[in-house]
Amino acid sequence: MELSLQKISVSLSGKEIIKSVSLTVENGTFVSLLGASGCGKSTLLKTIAGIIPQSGGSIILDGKCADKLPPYKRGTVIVFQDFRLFPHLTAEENIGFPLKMRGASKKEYLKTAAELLEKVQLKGFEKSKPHQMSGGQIQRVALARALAAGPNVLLLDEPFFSLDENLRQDMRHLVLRLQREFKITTVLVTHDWQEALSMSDKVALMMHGEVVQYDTPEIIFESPVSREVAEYFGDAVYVDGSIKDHVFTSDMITFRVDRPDGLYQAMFRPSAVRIGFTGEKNFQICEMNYKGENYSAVLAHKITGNRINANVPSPCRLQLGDLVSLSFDPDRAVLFPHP
Ligand SMILES: Nc1ncnc2c1ncn2[C@@H]1O[C@H](COP(=O)(O)OP(=O)(O)OP(=O)(O)O)[C@@H](O)[C@H]1O
Repeated sequence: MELSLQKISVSLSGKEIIKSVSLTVENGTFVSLLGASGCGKSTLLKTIAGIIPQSGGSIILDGKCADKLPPYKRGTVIVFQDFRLFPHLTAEENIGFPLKMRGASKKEYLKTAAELLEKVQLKGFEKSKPHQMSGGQIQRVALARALAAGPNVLLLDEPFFSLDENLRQDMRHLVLRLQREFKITTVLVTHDWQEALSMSDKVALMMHGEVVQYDTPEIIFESPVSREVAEYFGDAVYVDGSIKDHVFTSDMITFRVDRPDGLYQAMFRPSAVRIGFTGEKNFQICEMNYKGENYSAVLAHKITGNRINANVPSPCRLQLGDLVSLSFDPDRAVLFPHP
């Protein structure tokens, strides 16, 4: 089902928390609402579900206005960070609960619960109660219960937050596999940009209650609309310069570019910065942090002290204090007008 938000605003306790957010989640796609703590992600998710009323704008589900529909009539299901299973019910009873509420017989809902338990790799846990299961298993039951409800739109509120990294990775794979199998329109709230990039068809980056960019993972990472957006997606190096007659010139790099004349900053990701051993060795290695596949290095300019991050493939023969030259991949430059 397609979900469309049209100029949604939300005020809580007299304060505007969501400011005229518009975005469309196409049928069967996976979209992340990404942003720092307090930017309004959960509020927007709860507004889509109908738990929090909007103060302006419209929510359109499958082409029809859903503004007046109560939560249970929207076909949306929300999975919360704390999962909210019924503690006195077994896994199969928890999963079957939404079907029982709709009048399914015990035989019917237990059959569906058994099928879903298998899908979330929990066969054999039918009779377990939440206190007898691990955090990861509880999360799988919560996901199965959400799927049992047959949602048109699945809303996930930081569901991986409390898990350790390995489990988190397993759950991401499982959620994506099921989302694709059931072709459910899904909205994930997360503050983890790598999670958002790796899981989503599109990412909506939120800041201060607004969506500042809504694009595919590749575009939002490679072509951020502002420095603010770029900074959300990890380390970057900024080189001040100017463009004249289609040439960007700075004290570190010169390249041709199709932009109007003016003062600019060229942004490079650490992977676009190359360390060399020939030419002018103007940079000194002052930090090397081992990351497995590579080292994350910090280099300081000999004279200005300006610091630059770069990735160095592992294994490497560089040591702290070594002097090196730097070059930048001009094809990976992102230009922002100088602030
Ligand atoms: N009931 C409420 N009354 C007043 N302000 C609220 C209420 N609920 C949330 N807020 C405020 O709205 C803002 C957005 O909160 P929200 O929970 O949507 O943020 P978030 O981006 O999901 O953050 P987090 O990642 O920490 O969960 C915060 O500043 C919060 O303090």
